[in-house]
Amino acid sequence: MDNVIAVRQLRVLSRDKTLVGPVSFSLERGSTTGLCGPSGAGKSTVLRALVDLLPTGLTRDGDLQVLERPIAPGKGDADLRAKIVLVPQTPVVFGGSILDNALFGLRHILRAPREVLKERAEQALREAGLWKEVSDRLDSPAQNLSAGQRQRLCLARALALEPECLLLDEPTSALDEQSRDTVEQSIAALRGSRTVLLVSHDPAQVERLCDTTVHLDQPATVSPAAAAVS
Ligand SMILES: Nc1ncnc2c1ncn2[C@@H]1O[C@H](COP(=O)(O)OP(=O)(O)OP(=O)(O)O)[C@@H](O)[C@H]1O
Repeated sequence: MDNVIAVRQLRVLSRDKTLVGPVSFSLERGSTTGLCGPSGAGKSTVLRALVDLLPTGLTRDGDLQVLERPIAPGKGDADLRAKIVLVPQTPVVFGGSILDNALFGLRHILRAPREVLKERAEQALREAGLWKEVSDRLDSPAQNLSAGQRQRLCLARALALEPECLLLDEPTSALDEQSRDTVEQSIAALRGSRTVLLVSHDPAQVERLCDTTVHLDQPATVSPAAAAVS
């Protein structure tokens, strides 16, 4: 089985108190997995634990393997940050142009050579379904984009890193139906080429986009479909 991420008995703790988990699941390469559960179950916290970006005061235990490499808590490096990329629920758009935003990770995390930047940005903006809308105004301020366009710009910024895995935290929760459909089309197009873990409160969306589902509640459990890929 070709797993990009494998998690065993992952828990997130605040001092000695278990806040989230334990949860176990695997993400098969190219699959889209839904991460579901009630508000407060710990979906966002699990995503943050996977990229070693827990808030101060929280720690994790259990096993995390990325591409069959064990990652100890606090040992995530730049390499890991480029392989597993978290796109937060609220799109963070930096000051500067659309192109600057699309290139941010390439410049500051991967330190990619200048000659490849434009090409990688275009490819990522196409993959995120935004290219047609912005190709004639790449130098315009990104702050002027609509909410749906911002969401796709953040997706493009993540995709520009050519990550193994994308962690998407409720990517359509703040969008109208039309923007939601556009973002969903972009996510659907990733199936097979990217591994995606998608937090969603919308069962219909999970049904539309996901191959399998991980359920988080108290205590965390995994659906039979998700267990099948573990
Ligand atoms: N920095 C923190 N310190 C202490 N507890 C925290 C911290 N961050 C989150 N929590 C707690 O961890 C639990 C999980 O929160 P989290 O935001 O991951 O849930 P969620 O499933 O994503 O919720 P929602 O669906 O509402 O976004 C909650 O009980 C929350 O209060």
